[in-house]
Amino acid sequence: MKIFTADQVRAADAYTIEHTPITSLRLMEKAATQCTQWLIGRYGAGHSFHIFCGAGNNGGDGLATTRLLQQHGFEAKAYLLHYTDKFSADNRANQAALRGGEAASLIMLQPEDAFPELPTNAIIVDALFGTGISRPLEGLVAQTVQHINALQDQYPIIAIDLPSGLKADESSKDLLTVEARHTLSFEVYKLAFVLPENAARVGEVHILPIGLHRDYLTQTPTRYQVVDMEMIHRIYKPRLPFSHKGTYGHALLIAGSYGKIGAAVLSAQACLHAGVGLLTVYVPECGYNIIQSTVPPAMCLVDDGGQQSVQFHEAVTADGQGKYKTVAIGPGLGTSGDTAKAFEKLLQRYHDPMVIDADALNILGAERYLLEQVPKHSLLTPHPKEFERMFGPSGNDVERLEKLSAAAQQYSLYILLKGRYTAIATPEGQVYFNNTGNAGMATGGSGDVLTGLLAGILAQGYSPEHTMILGVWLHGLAGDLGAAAMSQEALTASGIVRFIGPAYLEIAGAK
Ligand SMILES: NC(=O)C1=CN([C@@H]2O[C@H](COP(=O)(O)OP(=O)(O)OC[C@H]3O[C@@H](n4cnc5c(N)ncnc54)[C@H](O)[C@@H]3O)[C@@H](O)[C@H]2O)[C@H](O)CC1
Ligand SMILES: [K+]
Repeated sequence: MKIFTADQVRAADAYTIEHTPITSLRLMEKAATQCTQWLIGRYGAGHSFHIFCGAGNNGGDGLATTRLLQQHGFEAKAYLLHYTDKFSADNRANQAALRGGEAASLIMLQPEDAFPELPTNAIIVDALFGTGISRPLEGLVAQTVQHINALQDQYPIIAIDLPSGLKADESSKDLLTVEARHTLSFEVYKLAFVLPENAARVGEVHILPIGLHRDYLTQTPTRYQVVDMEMIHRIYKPRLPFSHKGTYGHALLIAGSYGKIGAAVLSAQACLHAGVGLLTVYVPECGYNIIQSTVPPAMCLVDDGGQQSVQFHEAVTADGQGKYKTVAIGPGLGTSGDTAKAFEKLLQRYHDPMVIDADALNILGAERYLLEQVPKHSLLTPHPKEFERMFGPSGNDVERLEKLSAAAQQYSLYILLKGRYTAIATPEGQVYFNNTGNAGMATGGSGDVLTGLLAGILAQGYSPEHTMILGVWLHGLAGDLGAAAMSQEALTASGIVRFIGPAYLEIAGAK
């Protein structure tokens, strides 16, 4: 699903009005109808709705929603904030329509008025500002938003289109905004929804269709997209009936050190569950028995350098044309000087896209010049701390996203940045956001599982871009299925591995 900028949303609006027999007032009615249905479906009988409206079209949505809720027999009141007399035309039309209905359901709130008393069954709806926000909230609006936020533990707060005060395409880091439990937005995602700094502001996002013109939606190129099932279906390739293990590639996984062989085990298990044809795990001597007994389908190569591997570059032939379709390196590897030297030699020998994670990223962070030598189109999987070590700190999430995208373009790499919506930046400047996964996955070894999954998918012949999108999505879905079966708390990295299979089944089943 595409992420539109506020300008693109306005253009989609205008295009729809121009190319279909629909007026802007009618489009607002559709938006309000969708919000009304969502509110009734979610909260239903026994609740009263208190809708705080601004003077623009977001306020218009709120006024129309109030009227439609009343028409469905619900108690609903609109509080129109009187901070200006410049109401939009569609806002005025909806004020009139509401006045024509039940008396006392449209209340003008003046700057000197106290915040209204709300009954215990209240649902607060925020329709103050949407995409039209252009400056920080102040005066009556700021006071109202502060009041609303102070009530968030008592009443559900539902934002229409955007939590008021939040900018759709820029960082709102230090700004006052509504803190909603749910945000009901129209047709497409907005960048603000996927930024970690806005997690407490947007709550759960629900995208409601309002009939914006298909042509505009499909033909407008966007820099940002949210991965959805449709995209996953386009990427996923079912296995061929006449295939053999050679069809699905041979992966070399370089991982583990004394005390961290578990990272190699988890990665290896995930790689096998991803569907790789053959797997060789390269570990220091102390890992040999462990790998052979816990991951029997994998072969094992042993380094004789002691507690960390220091000769793994020799596992690939000097011209890099060896038997391995994919190399993944990093989980539990260690960062000793000799390990770092071996990594540098590996980069000199192996020129196909590889998967680089954990300690291998830390080596890159310490020896920045090595970034230039990483094979083009490799997959890097840092969490925010590792990212910062490599590319420096950022003032806010949008700045960090720019940094991520710039690095991916500069070094021709696929770099992801882990988070609730993991961002995947491509060498072409696109950024995909992943929408699967949950807080239960914030557990040791979860990243090692992702590395193995990516290696296993890449080895099967998927492109690096498709590997990133499919791998991160499967990882999150496996975590979601695991959490559903055993709770977020009890989910472990091994639990995520166990649910990779069911996650594949969901794609195959829905195809
Ligand atoms: N295609 C769609 O998605 C549709 C969206 N709809 C809704 O319309 C709003 C956008 O409406 P707009 O009138 O352009 O903007 P706002 O209501 O967000 O803001 C109104 C107005 O307020 C002024 N303003 C900006 N910042 C401040 C401030 N801090 N204090 C006071 N005033 C401020 C500025 O002049 C704005 O223009 C969208 O979000 C949807 O909710 C349609 O209803 C259906 C189609
Ligand atoms: K709003």
